[in-house]
Amino acid sequence: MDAEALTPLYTGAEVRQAEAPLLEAGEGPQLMARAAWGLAGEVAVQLRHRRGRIYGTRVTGLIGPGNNGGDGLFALALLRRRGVDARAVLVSDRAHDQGLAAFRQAGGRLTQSIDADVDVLIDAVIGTGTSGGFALPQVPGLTEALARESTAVVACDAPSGVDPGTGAVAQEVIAADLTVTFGGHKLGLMVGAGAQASGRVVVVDIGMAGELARFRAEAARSRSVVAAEPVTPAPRRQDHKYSRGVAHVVAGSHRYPGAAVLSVRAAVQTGCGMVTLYAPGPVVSLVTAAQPEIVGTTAPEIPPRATAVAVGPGIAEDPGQCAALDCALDWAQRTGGRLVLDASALTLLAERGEQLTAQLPASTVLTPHLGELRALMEAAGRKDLCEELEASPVTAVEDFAGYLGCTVLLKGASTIIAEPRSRTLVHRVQAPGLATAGSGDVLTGVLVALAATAGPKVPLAEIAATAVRRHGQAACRLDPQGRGGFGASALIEACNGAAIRASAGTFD
Ligand SMILES: NC(=O)C1=CN([C@@H]2O[C@H](COP(=O)(O)OP(=O)(O)OC[C@H]3O[C@@H](n4cnc5c(N)ncnc54)[C@H](OP(=O)(O)O)[C@@H]3O)[C@@H](O)[C@H]2O)[C@@H](O)CC1
Ligand SMILES: Nc1ncnc2c1ncn2[C@@H]1O[C@H](COP(=O)(O)OP(=O)(O)O)[C@@H](O)[C@H]1O
Repeated sequence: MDAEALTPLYTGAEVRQAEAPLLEAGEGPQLMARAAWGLAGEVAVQLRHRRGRIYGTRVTGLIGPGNNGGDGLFALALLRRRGVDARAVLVSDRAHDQGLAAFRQAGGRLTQSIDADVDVLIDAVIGTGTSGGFALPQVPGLTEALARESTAVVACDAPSGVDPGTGAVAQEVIAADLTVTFGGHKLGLMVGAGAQASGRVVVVDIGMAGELARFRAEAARSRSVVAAEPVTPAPRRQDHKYSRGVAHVVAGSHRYPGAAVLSVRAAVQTGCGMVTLYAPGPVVSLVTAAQPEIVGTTAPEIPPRATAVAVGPGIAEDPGQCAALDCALDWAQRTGGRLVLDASALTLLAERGEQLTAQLPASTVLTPHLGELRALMEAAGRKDLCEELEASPVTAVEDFAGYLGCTVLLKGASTIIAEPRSRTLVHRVQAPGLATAGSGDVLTGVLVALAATAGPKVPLAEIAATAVRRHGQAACRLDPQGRGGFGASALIEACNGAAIRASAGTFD
């Protein structure tokens, strides 16, 4: 596996714990200096991008009482030394002493309000020291600045109002265009409402990688951000079609024939030894016309050579397809083969109520969107987790995966993939055009092809993460401006050989 493929993910509390020994050793000022340097550098990039220069631009910082405010003040001092008109609004009656002294010494000005011509607003009110709940400080011009296109909002470490440990947001939040975060990726900036409020996220190394690595080695569960393609199963020289992997798809019905076309075509384009399809006769004919290399079957039993099976896209209430779900569950139970359950298969599972937990083999991955996940949690008798989904989406998905004993992949702008009791992977993408009918069917097709071809030792969560990343990258390639001008069919072509952009540390 590529060493950079999965980047560790921490809660704010974990970063604070990792920091503690460095602070005890008296290294706090150096850590803060590096944080401020990183923040000032990213603000300078914004200024150059927006104004074409740094000298003579205007940056105002909202400064809180703690070390987060200290980072902001030192960053403003650095910017002032580069000719920026740097101002600070102290939102509390306390401020970081040394930071304030450095800011003053550099020629920075304290102010009570935010002017209309400010180029960048730095939010350094609260970072990892948040104690929950947040109300916008009463600063004249703040609401206007937050709404103005010409003012970039840059959060220092975490947007104020976001819980860096969970992704939950307070009633009010300072939504950022860019968050410059220190030490490592923080979970709360990657998922849920916290991800929406964080904008693009850049991680600045402040010299605590060793402490974080030690901390991670001791953690019971590994949590990572998917930064690059985790697994790329490629055909070997000696492969033949059956050794390479056979993906079997159960999809499509009289009502939703297109779902079968999308998932099967995506599987074929992703690449595997063979794709087989179980569907009603007319659906098989339709799919064969679109993709002649597939092998159709009208018997619900899983073909003996299948190495991975996907059930669900568009199967609706078709009785044959429902029977195929049982065949697939039985097959995965007997063989340990990888099984992807999506869309209508999840609805059928939810109809089984609390029984559903007894029927899921460990080699299964469920791929619900938020609505489907809620329905599954309720059906399984875990309404408590529905409530947790908002407050702490990652732990809710992890707990549910542990409860079911199989992998759960929650789809959305941030995708959370949790394996029972071992690892969690998070993928965050700026591709709102993916919110289009059928794009989930495409994901299922990509995933089942990768599951069919990946070696037996590759964890299912990593295969799923690869599929999610390809899907997201395909959308970004098709639609770099995020205008949403594409449909799910176009996504299939773009998934094929999607360029893998190494983006360690940044999320557009
Ligand atoms: N440790 C280090 O050396 C390094 C730390 N670093 C930086 O420090 C940050 C952590 O600093 P921190 O621990 O001082 O906490 P911080 O985020 O500034 O906030 C605490 C203050 O905010 C307030 N407050 C809290 N909740 C609130 C709420 N809901 N609504 C309103 N106010 C609220 C609370 O004030 P109080 O209510 O007590 O008056 C408290 O005093 C971290 O994110 C990173 O940026 C880096 O420089 C690297 C080195
Ligand atoms: N706003 C968004 N930003 C990024 N990705 C999204 C967004 N909304 C949906 N997606 C992705 O698009 C896909 C939609 O899947 P799904 O809801 O099952 O659609 P369908 O059932 O129509 O195929 C998922 O992969 C999901 O992660």
